[in-house]
Amino acid sequence: GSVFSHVVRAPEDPILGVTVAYNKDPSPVKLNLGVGAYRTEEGKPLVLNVVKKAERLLINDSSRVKEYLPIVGLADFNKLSAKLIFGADSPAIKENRVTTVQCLSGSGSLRVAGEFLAHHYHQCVIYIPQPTWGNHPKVFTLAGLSVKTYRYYDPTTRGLNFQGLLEDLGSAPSGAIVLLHACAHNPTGVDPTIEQWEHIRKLMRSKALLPFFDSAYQGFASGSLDADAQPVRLFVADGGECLVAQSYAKNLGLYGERVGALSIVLRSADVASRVESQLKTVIRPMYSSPPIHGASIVATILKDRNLFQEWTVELKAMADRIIRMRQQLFEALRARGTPGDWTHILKQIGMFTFTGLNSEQVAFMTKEYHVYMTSDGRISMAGLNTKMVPLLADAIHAAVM
Ligand SMILES: Cc1ncc(COP(=O)(O)O)c(CN[C@](O)(C(=O)O)[C@@H](O)C(=O)O)c1O
Repeated sequence: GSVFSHVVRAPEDPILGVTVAYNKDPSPVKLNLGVGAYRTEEGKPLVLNVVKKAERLLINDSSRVKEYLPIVGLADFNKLSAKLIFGADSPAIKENRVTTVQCLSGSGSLRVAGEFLAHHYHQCVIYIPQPTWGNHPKVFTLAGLSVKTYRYYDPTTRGLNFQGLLEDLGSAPSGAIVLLHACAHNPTGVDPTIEQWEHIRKLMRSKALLPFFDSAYQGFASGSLDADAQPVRLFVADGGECLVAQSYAKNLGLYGERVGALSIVLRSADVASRVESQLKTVIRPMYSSPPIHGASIVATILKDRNLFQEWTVELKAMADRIIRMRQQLFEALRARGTPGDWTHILKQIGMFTFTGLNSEQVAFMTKEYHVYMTSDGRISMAGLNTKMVPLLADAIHAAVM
């Protein structure tokens, strides 16, 4: 028999497994609100026009080759990614205090950072929000960090548990790493206000807590790339150090191209260059060097003023469609007289609504209405469209009655 006959079947991923179940459902009417992937009003995936234009430019560039990228990735892409999140006029960039390495989308950036921190940082404990993206604890545990949580969401107000957050960060050991969602918190859709961010920044700097931003939705929270980068820029402006993981999966629709970047802001150019050399020793034995195509698309768009401008218009259109879905769902529930206060659907931002539905209600909605969503009650508003709003509203109404 096989030497692997002892291998047991692993459970499906709580988020990606929803799509597996959805695909298996033979029902002619079904709705996938699981994975955070944008769908159009027709319920179809979207390849941005600006991405198609960039790919045409690349295809027609006869000088293009398929050589290995350096371990740190495409240099243009790295520089442009840093400017996108820190701002074109960032002093940290001007002073060469930022090191950026291209990684395999957001997940890869988080993992490379975790491995680097486990080997080179003195306080190997990372505080992640409660709740957070389901993959966070797994990525950091496997990287060798010990994972703790800080209070973030208040189920009674369906808003931020700001006092709990301050207490938990206030009692964290000095120097601990703190994971922060840069904008559009997943799964709650609840973000601190900029004033609350300033309060968090002061507290963290007073305890030398190391900020580690996860930026997977820049531009999706407000529709503005710059507005959504403000929390990150607030921390960088004080001259302190931080890490930022960037993903282009959502805001450029490059999901399957696996395009992302890890930036670390240091106090000096000398340290930044030594940190980069150690990031290379993490990456080389992990996947050696990153894929060229997606990063070339991003670099082509970010370096061209017209393509960049066109991207901001398409990005705003995606963000606006999601906001319209929030309004339509809220109206549909109100029209049905569905019990409960559903204003959080309007207040939460980014791709997701944290409905407050429990796992039994979710299971009921899937079984009776073929509505697919994660068992924590999160729905991806990006997966909804006008035609399907009544089905979802009927399902929620029946689930709470
Ligand atoms: C906060 C956060 N950070 C990082 C990532 C990684 O994204 P990528 O590696 O593709 O750049 C996601 C994606 N999370 C999902 O949108 C989601 O929560 O549905 C989905 O893509 C996923 O993989 O789960 C995320 O929500």
